[in-house]
Amino acid sequence: MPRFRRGHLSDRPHRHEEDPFAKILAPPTDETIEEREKRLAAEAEAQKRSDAIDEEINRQRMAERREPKHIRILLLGQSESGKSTTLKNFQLMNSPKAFRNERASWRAVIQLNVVRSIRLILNLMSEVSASSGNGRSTPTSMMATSRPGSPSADQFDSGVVLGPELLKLKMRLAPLQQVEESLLRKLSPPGSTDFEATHLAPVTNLPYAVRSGKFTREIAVHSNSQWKGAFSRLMTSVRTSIGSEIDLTEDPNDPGVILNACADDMIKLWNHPIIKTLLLAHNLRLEDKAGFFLDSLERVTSLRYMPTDDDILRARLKTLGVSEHRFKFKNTATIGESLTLAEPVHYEVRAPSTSNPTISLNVMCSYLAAWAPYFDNMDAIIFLAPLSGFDEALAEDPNTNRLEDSVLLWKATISNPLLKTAQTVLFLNKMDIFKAKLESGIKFGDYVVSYGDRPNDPDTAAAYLRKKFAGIHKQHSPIPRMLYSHMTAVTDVKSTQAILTNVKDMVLRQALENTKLV
Ligand SMILES: Nc1nc2c(ncn2[C@@H]2O[C@H](COP(=O)(O)OP(=O)(O)OP(=O)(O)O)[C@@H](O)[C@H]2O)c(=O)[nH]1
Ligand SMILES: [Mg+2]
Repeated sequence: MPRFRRGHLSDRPHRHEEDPFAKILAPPTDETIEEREKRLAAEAEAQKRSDAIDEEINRQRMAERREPKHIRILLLGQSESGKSTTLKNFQLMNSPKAFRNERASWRAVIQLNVVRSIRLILNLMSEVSASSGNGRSTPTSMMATSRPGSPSADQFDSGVVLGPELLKLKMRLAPLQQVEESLLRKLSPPGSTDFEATHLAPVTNLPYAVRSGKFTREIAVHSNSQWKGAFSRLMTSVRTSIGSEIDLTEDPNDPGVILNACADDMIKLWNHPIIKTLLLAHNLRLEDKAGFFLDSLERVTSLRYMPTDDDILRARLKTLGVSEHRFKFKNTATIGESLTLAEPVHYEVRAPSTSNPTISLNVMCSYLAAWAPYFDNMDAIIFLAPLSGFDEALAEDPNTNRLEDSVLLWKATISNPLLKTAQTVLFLNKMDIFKAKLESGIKFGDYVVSYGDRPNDPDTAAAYLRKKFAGIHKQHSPIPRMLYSHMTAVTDVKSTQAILTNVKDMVLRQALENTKLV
């Protein structure tokens, strides 16, 4: 409430300097003592009312600050960086019941992952057969060595013998194509053209290998598609029969039945020494690939198989489109809060790469601009950079190194003005695979030339990369801001949940600080 100077106009030296309201508000010049007392009492009453209103406004402001805070986090990173897996961790932490109710849906995805891994081997065998004149060469040439310095795949293949046992296994596993088709039909929305059983990821993870590109597509679901709905009948029957011996295999056409019948052959194939040698010679570490379940074949192909939490986190299903997920957090001491995770998928926004990284980056930025509505008003970004990609090429572009692509995407994200106020959290992800690769003898410095001949140990190499990512953050952030970085393996529930809790608390604390500053 405005307060005005009061008094007789005649008391003031300069009329033009006077408050324009003063004349209106000034008490009458002939005011009696009684009238003056009445007026003062009315003024005191008005002041009391004004103070009460001010108090109420303050009270409301304080209440707003105590209200549940809604925070928004954006998950970013190249394809296969671990965005969906991070999201699954959030689901497991905050809606474990809903997460577990979806087990049956993930069963089909895992079956598909198994079929895909086996088909990679079968395809490789076909290539070997083709290059060695249908396997008629001599067995002595099976002395394969590994990795850089080893004979090239062609040299190796020219002498390989698959032998009758492997050829028979290959033939017996032919029905897997049918299994894949029927699983894809189950997973794909009606009318979708995204799913073709003949499309597999590249057969090799040899960087920049010149492969024929015939198996370049991966099975994907659009984030909007209700793929889990296809399993609702099964889920209902699973839920209602907890504790009873449910037979998931009444349907003889269930892909699970055929997979189960093929289990022994798949196990034999995967454990066959010639196959192991062949994979090694092709630098094909299937165990590092997404959706690897070949070491658990007996379990995941059993007729009553139901995925564990770990299995669900390891299952691979590519996401397309943007999805938003809302969680309410429990167990917070002073505040309840909720969080929205948006998960745009960069595979779609990435421009076709060019040999010139600057052009590629510019185009990428303009694609990112198209996604602005999803980027606006985010409290934080969790950016996932899978370090294990240092010796791999992108599935969609065999000429681009995965790690280099991550660095470019990081730079574009950090410099994006729409995201400049978002707190930045960096997950240097897939540390478990990164470690396994270096420990298996793959030389980090062979792929990241600037690393030179520093020690080839995972800690030193990861610390080097962390410093590089931090440098880009410092240099390209439109305004100075903190970077919170973590070395992660988001398939590991325990360590990931601890990190995510820290991240959530940090983002929330910062968001509250910002509210106080407003
Ligand atoms: N071993 C290991 N596997 C991981 C890790 N993070 C993710 N994965 C696996 O890598 C695969 C890809 O992860 P996703 O979470 O599907 O990747 P995404 O970023 O959502 O990929 P798009 O949907 O294609 O954009 C999945 O099979 C995960 O289980 C990790 O830290 N270690
Ligand atoms: Mg995904």
